[in-house]
Amino acid sequence: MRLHAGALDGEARASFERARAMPIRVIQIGEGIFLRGFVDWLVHRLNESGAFQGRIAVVNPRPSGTHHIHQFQEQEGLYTVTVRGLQDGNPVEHAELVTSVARAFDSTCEWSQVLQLARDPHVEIALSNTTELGVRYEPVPRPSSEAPPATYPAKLAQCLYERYRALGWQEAGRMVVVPCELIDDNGQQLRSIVERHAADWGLEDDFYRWLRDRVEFCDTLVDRIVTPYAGHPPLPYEDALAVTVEPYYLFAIRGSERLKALWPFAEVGLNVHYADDIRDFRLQKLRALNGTHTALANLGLMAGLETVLEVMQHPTLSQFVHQLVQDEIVPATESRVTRPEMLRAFARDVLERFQNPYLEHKLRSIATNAISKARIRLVPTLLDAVERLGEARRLTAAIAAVSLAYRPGMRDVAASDPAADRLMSLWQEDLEGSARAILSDAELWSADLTEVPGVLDGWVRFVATALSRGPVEAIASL
Ligand SMILES: NC(=O)c1ccc[n+]([C@@H]2O[C@H](COP(=O)([O-])OP(=O)(O)OC[C@H]3O[C@@H](n4cnc5c(N)ncnc54)[C@H](O)[C@@H]3O)[C@@H](O)[C@H]2O)c1
Ligand SMILES: O=P(O)(O)OC[C@@H](O)[C@@H](O)[C@H](O)[C@H](O)CO
Repeated sequence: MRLHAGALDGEARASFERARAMPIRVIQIGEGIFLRGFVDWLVHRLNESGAFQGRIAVVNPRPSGTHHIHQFQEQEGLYTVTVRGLQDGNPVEHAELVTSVARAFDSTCEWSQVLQLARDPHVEIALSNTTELGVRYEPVPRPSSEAPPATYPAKLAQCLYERYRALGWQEAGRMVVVPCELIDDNGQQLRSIVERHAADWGLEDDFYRWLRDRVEFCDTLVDRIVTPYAGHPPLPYEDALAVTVEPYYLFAIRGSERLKALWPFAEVGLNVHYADDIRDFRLQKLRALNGTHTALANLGLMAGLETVLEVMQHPTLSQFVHQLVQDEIVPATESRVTRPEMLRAFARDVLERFQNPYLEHKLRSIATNAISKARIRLVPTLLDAVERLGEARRLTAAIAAVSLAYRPGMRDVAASDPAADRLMSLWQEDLEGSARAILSDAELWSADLTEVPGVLDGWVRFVATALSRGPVEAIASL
């Protein structure tokens, strides 16, 4: 039986009825698994505590999300979050029905309804997750009310202009924009792209002033591992939108007294931090969690493994991951953060989170865009590590593993990446030549890595061993 309101009873039914009475107060661009397992779940929890009393309208940013919108519509916005993992060493496993989503609109054919919501004074927050690629400027013609512009920032710009036209300078017109994309200063970047569209479309100066005065763009940092639901625990219904999450989560939001008042998460015990500066949260997460993921995903795939857990259960790879984090990433990053003790605790947590016995976190999905991720999530740490520690054998091996994944003939390891063809074309017959060509390519790494002491030699040694004796031997010989 498919999940729908009529199938609910007991507390689940009561939760749905309570939620049903709440107005839509959030427009969400993005229908992916992350928002379902993170902010939508947080808003559900906030509603349950009585602290927000508002629901979400979900909109797909791209035509490819239409099937999810239909699933939301079929399930009356309902879906399940299963929480699985260890908390204080004890196994946790439970399922929660999330009732925070009220409606779902297909942007390809219901755009005028989205614009109508943008004009609604009850709606106060615009939320998004469109991946790092979603927050980008691309010139688009001034849109009509019938069809949405192609990109997310242009969609948002049009929604905000509609709101300005409908509600103008009255208090009810205020809006808070909360992007969750994992990019630096996500809120400020989004604001500047929205303003650029306003200029391109010749919108009035007063709209620009309104945007500055009435619309707050928050910078955020999100952290929770969210995976597709894989059948545990069994659900008494079929749920096409179910997701599985780890118990851990962290949401850091810069500034915004207004959002803090609307969404008082911390007051009801949820791990959300409103802070003037969220750079430490971001740096430690990007380096200790995402950087380590990028390193272990490529090595794990080359060793024939499929999940993060399998890597953490492999004697050689697991030791590598622990040493990479504790002996290189943490010492390299300590001087970059204001609270090194928070970084150390976070890094310990990350190693535990990766050993979550109940999550099937696929290496293949983590390895997508490995080169672009290595550039941002590994290379800056490598530079800091060499400067601070004199050498960084494991970070060098991580860069070598990413390079190796894109060696011609490694098609089954290489994940899609905009720079894949470029890296593949740099491989040559001899290893030394390949190393020089690849490591000196600043377009790949944002730096000439042949100039970093020890990297060229370490790369050649690692790759030579991996090619002759396999990746596990190469790691063991570090
Ligand atoms: N799943 C996780 O554990 C997790 C945790 C934290 C952060 N994230 C971030 O979330 C992103 C992936 O999201 P997900 O896990 O929900 O995956 P998903 O594939 O379920 O959803 C991705 C969403 O982004 C949209 N999108 C993709 N490319 C786009 C583009 N170019 N323009 C506009 N929209 C675009 C899709 O339409 C979809 O709505 C990644 O960038 C990742 O850094 C994921
Ligand atoms: O989602 P990506 O592809 O940007 O990166 C893969 C993982 O590192 C990432 O999803 C983490 O699990 C997540 O960022 C944890 O909060």
